[in-house]
Amino acid sequence: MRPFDEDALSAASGFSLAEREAVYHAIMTRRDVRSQFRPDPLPDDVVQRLLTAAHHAPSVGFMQPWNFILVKSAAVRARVRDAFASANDEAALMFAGERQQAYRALKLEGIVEAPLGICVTCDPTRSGSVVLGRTHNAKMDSYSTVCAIQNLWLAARAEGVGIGWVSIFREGDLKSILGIPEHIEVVAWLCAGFVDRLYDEPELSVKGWRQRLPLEDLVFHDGWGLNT
Ligand SMILES: Cc1cc2c(cc1C)N(C[C@H](O)[C@H](O)[C@H](O)COP(=O)(O)O)c1[nH]c(=O)[nH]c(=O)c1N2
Repeated sequence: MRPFDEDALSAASGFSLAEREAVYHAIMTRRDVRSQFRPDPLPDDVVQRLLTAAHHAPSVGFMQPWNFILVKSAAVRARVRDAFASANDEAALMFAGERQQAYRALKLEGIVEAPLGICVTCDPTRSGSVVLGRTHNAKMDSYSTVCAIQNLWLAARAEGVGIGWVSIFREGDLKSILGIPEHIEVVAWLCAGFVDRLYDEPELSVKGWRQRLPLEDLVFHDGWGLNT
């Protein structure tokens, strides 16, 4: 088998060239969405497909530690937006001078504008206290939940649904608004709604906050710092 033979590659992967390109297209054009949400509600079948994609993520010891709290209520989303605003005031103060001005000019959430909020949580007790693969690193259940979020985010891209991850909260505020038990970890608040267009590049990059790093600076060979 020649290494880049198209037919052999398709046969080996089970993906046609068009299907392979579609995977990369979703990855490269996925964006974090803050302000371009359309107000029309997401159909239940679309939401179900996104959640099914999330639920097929890898998880440590096949723990599946996630839950998804679907928040359509405008009143609840308004309370969540207020919790964001309070935390965001604190966050802004942590940047100095012009950087603080620039921070305050960024729109960092679409909690009220997006018709659906999805709070994604992680239950560290989901499969008992000793978990295959988590014995030496307790964070593995959170990492698994993040894999579910990324699956959802990519599926959403293909469905024309924008997702915005908002993390500027005191966790206790979200827990109290949503009645989340103490032992459950809040991993993400996702704003979800249809979008007509997306930025070609990360919005933070377009707005001059921070640029994508060169990949070659981040790849080492056979040891830390060895990149030649
Ligand atoms: C864990 C985590 C947490 C957050 C984010 C992402 C992730 C992975 N991002 C989105 C983030 O800014 C964005 O992904 C990067 O700027 C890259 O842009 P694209 O996602 O490629 O559009 C994000 N964005 C935002 O406006 N408010 C936020 O609170 C957060 N929080």
